[in-house]
Amino acid sequence: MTDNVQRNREAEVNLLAAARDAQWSPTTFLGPGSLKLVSPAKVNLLLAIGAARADGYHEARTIMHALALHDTMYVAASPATADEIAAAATAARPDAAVGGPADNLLVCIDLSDRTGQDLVVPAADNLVFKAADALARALGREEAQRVAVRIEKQIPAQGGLGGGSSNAAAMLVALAQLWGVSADDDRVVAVARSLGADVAFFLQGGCAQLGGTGDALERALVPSRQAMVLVKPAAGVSTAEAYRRFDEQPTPVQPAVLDAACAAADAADVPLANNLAPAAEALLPELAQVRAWLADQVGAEKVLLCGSGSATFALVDTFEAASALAVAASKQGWWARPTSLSGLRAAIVPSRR
Ligand SMILES: C[C@@](CO)(OP(=O)(O)O)[C@H](O)COP(=O)(O)OP(=O)(O)OC[C@H]1O[C@@H](n2ccc(N)nc2=O)[C@H](O)[C@@H]1O
Ligand SMILES: Nc1ncnc2c1ncn2[C@@H]1O[C@H](COP(=O)(O)OP(=O)(O)O)[C@@H](O)[C@H]1O
Repeated sequence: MTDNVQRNREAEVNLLAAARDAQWSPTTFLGPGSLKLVSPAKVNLLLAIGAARADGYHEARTIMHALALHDTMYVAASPATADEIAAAATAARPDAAVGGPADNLLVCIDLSDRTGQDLVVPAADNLVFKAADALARALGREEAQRVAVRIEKQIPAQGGLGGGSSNAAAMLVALAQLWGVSADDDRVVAVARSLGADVAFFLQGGCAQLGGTGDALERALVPSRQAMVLVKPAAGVSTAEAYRRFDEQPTPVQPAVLDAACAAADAADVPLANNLAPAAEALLPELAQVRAWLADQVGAEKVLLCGSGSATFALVDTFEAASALAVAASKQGWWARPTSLSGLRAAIVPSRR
């Protein structure tokens, strides 16, 4: 095949994908009765990493706050045959993975990235699949089923915004509903905690303080609605690498700041701090540039790295001010979005029918 023919074939495929994406609707592609879910991003108003434990994880005290920025997900379940599941397993499709206690669960994932990153995650690596597999095992569900999932991403990956963890929590909420268990069921919460430190937070949402490794809910705070701008350079930061770098020079959050944060009843009273930020800046020096640029902007005094990065947020007075800053940050070549703190959690959007 000549290069031109190859290029034309790829363009055809891309055009088909683009046309499909533009025309996508839950009823046409998933059938009637699919669940629609909101899957919000988070920021850490406080991130106080402590010592590394024997299992490699670190003690972490954190105050997380949900954002209005969110991914949208659709989930539908239907009966499957053992043959259909076995055929999907042997075909090794990148958009499908088989799990469950008796290899009985076929999960098909359609990921549409609207952040400009063109994120590609093989279904077997997607946290949404891992959530379905782990919950089916925890509940001992051996029924042959096909679960189709559509993820429309507005939250950039590797931003420290918890997008993957939030998607996993939304999947748990959807499956809890479809499989007839409460989303508060201890088994659902245990699965959430086993999937990643941030996942349990998204079941609760709003603003919450967490301890342990950052996975154990300690208390809820009154959420805020304050506007903010998010700014992220193209490169991401690996969470595991940021923790490794932190260990080279672990510096605790000042005790007075930690005490004030732990005493705050309202999100608005939490002093901002993140002792993982120096490690992330060492891994990606552009983060220091983003921080300095934001701190220089009028009205953006409170600036902090989101978790392990690579997004940074600045609190501002109004959504209009956040929008203006997002436009200015985009001109620097960075991804930027105006948004606000919110009381959202991973949840089913009630249907209007
Ligand atoms: C830093 C934080 C702040 O909220 O999140 P992000 O900024 O990545 O979203 C969290 O601590 C991340 O939580 P999460 O993203 O769920 O991390 P996990 O998947 O559980 O862990 C990824 C890797 O980070 C390291 N890790 C994570 C949490 C922790 N308390 N100690 C660690 O050492 C481990 O090396 C682990 O293998
Ligand atoms: N549903 C998902 N959405 C985004 N990323 C996912 C998902 N499932 C697995 N991942 C993987 O997790 C990585 C980190 O994603 P994300 O949770 O967005 O970042 P962060 O830990 O910085 O908050 C991605 O680069 C991707 O490889």
